Amino acid sequence: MNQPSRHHHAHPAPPASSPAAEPLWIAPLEPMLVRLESRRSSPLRGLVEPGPTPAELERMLHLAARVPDHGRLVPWRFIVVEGESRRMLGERLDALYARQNPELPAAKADMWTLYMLRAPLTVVLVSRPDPAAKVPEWNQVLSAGAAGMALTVAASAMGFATQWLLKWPGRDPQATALLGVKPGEKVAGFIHLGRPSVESADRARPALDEVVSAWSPDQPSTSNETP
Ligand SMILES: Cc1cc2nc3c(=O)[nH]c(=O)nc-3n(C[C@H](O)[C@H](O)[C@H](O)COP(=O)(O)O)c2cc1C
Repeated sequence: MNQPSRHHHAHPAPPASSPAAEPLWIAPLEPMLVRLESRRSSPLRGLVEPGPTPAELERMLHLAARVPDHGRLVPWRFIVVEGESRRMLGERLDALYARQNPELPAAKADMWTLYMLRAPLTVVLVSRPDPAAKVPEWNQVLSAGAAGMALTVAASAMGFATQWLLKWPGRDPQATALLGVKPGEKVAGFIHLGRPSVESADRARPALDEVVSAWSPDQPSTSNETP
């Protein structure tokens, strides 16, 4: 073997004599692609029972936890709200909301309880970047977003639908404290989960020519700085 020098930090070029590596054959999974092509959110009011069994939920959360994570910091966590906990959390949120909004009309007095009771189960996705880590905080926040998407995709693969929302209970510091969210943590979303009861219309998806470009060496730099 041609050992790279101990002091050489750049990737060494492969020895000229080494043959090109053969690709590992990974079979394409057409049903998975078809499911991904039709995946979309279901409106919260259309999410119904039955929610996931404990075994299904555990499998889903395992899949959600399989995301890129720079530095293996695990900069996210999940809070599951299901069953009677939905009502108990909703009532605490309503009480807080009433204190914050003394003029709240009576018709809205139980709005957060109704909100929490809509879906059979809600996963609160919490971003918890470590500001002292060498890994940039941005990378850590993106990993939390990836965990939310992985959960959404896992739910879809298992026949559930989700809707990812981030309303007052996930934004207000006093409300997130009721959830058990600690200082330095931030709610990335309430991922509401259940069976879809209606075939919801898909929304328009971005045309690829609006979001994809090929980098070329001729393109002008967008930087104002002169090198
Ligand atoms: C972080 C985050 C927060 C969101 N919060 C809201 C929200 O509060 N209200 C809302 O109507 N949609 C919200 N959305 C959008 C919904 O999830 C929407 O249903 C979704 O964009 C539909 O896309 P899909 O069909 O590809 O899943 C949010 C999306 C994300 C990623």
